[in-house]
Amino acid sequence: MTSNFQLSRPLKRAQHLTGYRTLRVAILGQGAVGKTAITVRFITKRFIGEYDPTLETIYRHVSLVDGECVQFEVLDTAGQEEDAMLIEEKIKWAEAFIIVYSVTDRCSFDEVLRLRFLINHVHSGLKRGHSDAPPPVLIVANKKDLQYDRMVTTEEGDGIAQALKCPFFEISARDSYEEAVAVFNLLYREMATSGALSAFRRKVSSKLMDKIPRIPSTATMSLPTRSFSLSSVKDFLTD
Ligand SMILES: Nc1nc2c(ncn2[C@@H]2O[C@H](COP(=O)(O)OP(=O)(O)OP(=O)(O)O)[C@@H](O)[C@H]2O)c(=O)[nH]1
Repeated sequence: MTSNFQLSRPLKRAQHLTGYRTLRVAILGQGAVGKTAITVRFITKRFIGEYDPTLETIYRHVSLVDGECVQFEVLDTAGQEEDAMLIEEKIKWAEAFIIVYSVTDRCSFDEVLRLRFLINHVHSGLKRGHSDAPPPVLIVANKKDLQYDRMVTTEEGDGIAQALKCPFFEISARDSYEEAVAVFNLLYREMATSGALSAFRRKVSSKLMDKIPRIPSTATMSLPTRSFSLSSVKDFLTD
């Protein structure tokens, strides 16, 4: 944050009244469906056009949702997850989930069901304090801009989401920043309305999770093929 940078009134008030709530989100799905693109779109407003298989990262990003300052910790998982134990540990760490598939890739759509059941299975075994509210799970169909390559219809996506009782979004990380924001905002609202916000503040100590690099929201990040600046609060205020 620069020194001449003024906080807007609503943001000041929200910080004063509530401080930051932190929400740990895991974004899951097969390789190349757009998990990193959606996460980076949400945090920086920019779209990453090139593909570079993800090395897992936890992004921290502060955003204003319904007048409340929320710090999202977003675990961008690697699509080519090798080890079932590793994925389970990541699922234990998270309090809320986004399962992404690409409308151009039917295999990634078929994977949604497996991931949804895995989340259920792992979280049903966790102690969650005084509420048994299950963790919110959103299903996101990405790449809707690629109409000519489409293999999964909107109705199919909607159908599986209804069957699994999950909110559903069809988006294009390429075309829309607002759609990426809407996904994260709804996740937070689902968490708040389910009563899971207070119940879920489990402490997670895990050697595996400690090893995953964390990117603070105001850091400037430069990866071998991707380079972008993370300055989320400033981004929010310049809207
Ligand atoms: N046309 C289009 N391309 C997209 C969209 N979202 C992502 N992509 C592209 O799809 C490719 C894969 O995107 P990533 O965000 O790296 O996918 P990922 O799911 O993180 O992949 P892994 O790291 O392997 O798990 C990249 O070339 C992106 O530019 C979209 O909405 N539309």
